[in-house]
Amino acid sequence: MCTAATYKTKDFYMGRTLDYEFAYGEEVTVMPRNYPLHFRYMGDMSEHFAIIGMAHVADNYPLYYDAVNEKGLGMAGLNFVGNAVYAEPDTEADEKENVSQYEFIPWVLSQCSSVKEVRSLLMRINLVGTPYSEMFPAAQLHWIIADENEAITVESVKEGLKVYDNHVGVLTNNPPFDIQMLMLADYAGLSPKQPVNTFASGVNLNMYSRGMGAMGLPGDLSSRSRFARVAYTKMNSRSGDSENESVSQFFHILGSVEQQRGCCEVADGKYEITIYTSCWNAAKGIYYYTTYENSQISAVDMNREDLESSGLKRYPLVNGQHINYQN
Ligand SMILES: C[C@H](CCC(=O)NCCS(=O)(=O)O)[C@H]1CC[C@H]2[C@@H]3CC[C@@H]4C[C@H](O)CC[C@]4(C)[C@H]3C[C@H](O)[C@]12C
Repeated sequence: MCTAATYKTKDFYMGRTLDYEFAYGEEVTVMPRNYPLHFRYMGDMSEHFAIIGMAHVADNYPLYYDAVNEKGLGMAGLNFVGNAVYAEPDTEADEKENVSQYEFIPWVLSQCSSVKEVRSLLMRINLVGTPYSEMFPAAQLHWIIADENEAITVESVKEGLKVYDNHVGVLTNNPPFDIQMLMLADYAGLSPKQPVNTFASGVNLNMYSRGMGAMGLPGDLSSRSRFARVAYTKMNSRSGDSENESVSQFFHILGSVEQQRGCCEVADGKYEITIYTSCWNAAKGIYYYTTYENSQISAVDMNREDLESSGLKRYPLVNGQHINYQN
């Protein structure tokens, strides 16, 4: 399972956890402005916005899981298995832009500078299920797309393409986003404040611990529970607005839904874990991440690259714990 979130302090931050039982071999990948982007149905784009994100690079093509562009627009793809239904390519109608699911992130981030622009791009899109290759069958995903002003969720389902305003700025997996938002009402009574006794008059309740205001917030790893937990954590989050304070707080927000090996068995002896957690500063183009085996935050700053060049710049993930011995 995966969880994505946005967070605003002085700057705008966004990121995700990638939870799975194996890694595809992903790298922080910078796509400079002149990298020749080839689209399956939409031809070539020789110039576009620069992008940084996490990708599996296949034949020099970046299959992005999550990314942000130089305009501060970011997006992340999360599993939506059983509900994602893509369209068939429609090559008759000129007004429709056929874009395959694996091209959705580069298609959007190469040309849009805001969610507002994405909304109008989405009016013309025909999101199709064409796989990248035989080795990479179409991933069943849904997406969160956000800039500093707003966030949306995009779901391609059997009724067609749905675009939801995402007022909490979070996304997990199933069920569909509108149901997740509906179920959030189950937790309307929760609060970071110590509860006042409204249980019944005449019952004297002793508030025996701190932190009882969120009693009832689900602690399990199901997608609906992670949705409620991360939404609660993010919406109540307070931090200083310096870069370090914001980034630290962001990792704590996603830390509320991290998956420890052993707690979510997906097949005999196979466990889903938080393979990596990412956080980007959308304004500065800095991509921070931690991995399951490396709690130290690593970062790649896209503005330290030559963004006018044409080749991908790839940074393999730094793995392995770096323990700071003090004696
Ligand atoms: C497995 C991940 C989702 C993890 C998740 O959400 N786990 C919840 C499990 S669950 O909710 O319980 O089911 C997803 C998220 C992004 C995906 C890549 C997107 C680019 C590319 C698209 C191509 O078409 C296929 C290959 C490709 C590399 C994709 C592989 C894989 O699919 C990735 C990594």
